[in-house]
Amino acid sequence: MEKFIRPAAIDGQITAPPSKSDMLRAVAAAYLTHAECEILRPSDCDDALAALNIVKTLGADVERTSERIRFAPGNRQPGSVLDCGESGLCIRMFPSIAALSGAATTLTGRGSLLKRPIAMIEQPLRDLNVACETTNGLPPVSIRGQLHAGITTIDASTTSQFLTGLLMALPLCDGDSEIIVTNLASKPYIEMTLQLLRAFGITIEHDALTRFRIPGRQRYRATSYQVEGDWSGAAFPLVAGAIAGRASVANLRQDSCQADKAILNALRAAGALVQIAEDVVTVSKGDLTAFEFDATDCPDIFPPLVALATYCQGKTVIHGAQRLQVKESDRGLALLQEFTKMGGRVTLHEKRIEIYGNPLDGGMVDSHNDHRIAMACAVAALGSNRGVRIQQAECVAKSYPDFFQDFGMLTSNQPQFAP
Ligand SMILES: O=C(O)C1=C[C@@H](OP(=O)(O)O)[C@@H](O)[C@H](O)C1
Ligand SMILES: C=C(OP(=O)(O)O)C(=O)O
Repeated sequence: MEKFIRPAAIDGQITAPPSKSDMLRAVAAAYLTHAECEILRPSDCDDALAALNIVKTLGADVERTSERIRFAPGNRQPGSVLDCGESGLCIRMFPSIAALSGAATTLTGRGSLLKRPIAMIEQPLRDLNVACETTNGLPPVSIRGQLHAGITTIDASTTSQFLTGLLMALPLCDGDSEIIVTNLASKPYIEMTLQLLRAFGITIEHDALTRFRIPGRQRYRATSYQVEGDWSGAAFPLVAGAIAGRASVANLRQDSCQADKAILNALRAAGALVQIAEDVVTVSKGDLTAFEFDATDCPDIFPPLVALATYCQGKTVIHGAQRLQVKESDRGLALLQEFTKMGGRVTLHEKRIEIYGNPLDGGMVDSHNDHRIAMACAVAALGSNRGVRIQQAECVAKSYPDFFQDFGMLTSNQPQFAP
């Protein structure tokens, strides 16, 4: 699918979609509860559908309406293959969870997922009694043997997602466990996991996210869990407000521990006007100037930050670019290539991206089948001269299926953008 985004001013309010990260954790927790529970305001993004299919295969009965999903214990479906689609979180979180049953299982996926590293799960799972084989460090991955309580060390410099899976599974083992974690990246995602576990009655102690003590023999408490609005998806319309007029996004919790709430700090640093009234955030255009920002712990907002920086006068520096190579695309390179096509000035360094504020002409770009690249290009297009045609735009469904409808609501009836 191709999408053409014309230059336009924006003014309007939309509602943030449900958080993909919160939803996937909630689906895993609902499965692990082994009792009736429900998820309210569920996401229907592609990664959420992959997670739901996985727990159905593992034995959950799932009944869905648009407002809620009910879970009840069911029977494990025949077959031992879990299809993770393109979800990094699914393929790194579910091996520990699937290993609770002891049944031999293969986890696989599609597209970009088959090129994303998974070797980091092998040794820790072996330490915990699970034989684990990846395909030269990539998916598919096969596991055999039941997860046992124990002690292990993980290097979490590539991803925090495997740690999330261990933290969810180990409380159900027969004894106490300890995980020593080195080089943890994306730290707030682990805070998010711990917050969700607390909501399901699970207790874990830790020393500043470096050593986790996990009491065994715990039980998930049946609960009715409401998925938070998504700060990661909301970052795009909020940046659009800063570039092209005004955008309000509702359903954003101010007490959220989502990593990408940090978009507010960047918007303020750039000089955008940010107003908050309960769960509604409004961002309006200001005199935008270059800023410096460390996105090591919130890698998913690199794409909207690059769109923002393009409209800031001077040189913006965003640190943490080493985290971008193993996402849905090689995101640093994809941002460099696609923003250059639109007339932007971006340079990519080993650990940072530099962006020089520069009017965009527009043109044709490719999403690299990466939802966040497609959404960043759509936002950047608002201030361009000619508009931007985005190829493979359907990939937004990975996290934000209604993105283009919401975007249309912000731009409808608005005049042509006048930079
Ligand atoms: O736990 C999560 O929900 C996520 C963690 C982050 O991944 P890494 O820990 O691999 O950085 C993030 O990029 C991803 O989109 C979602
Ligand atoms: C990297 C992402 O997700 P995941 O790693 O779960 O595929 C993302 O949503 O940007």
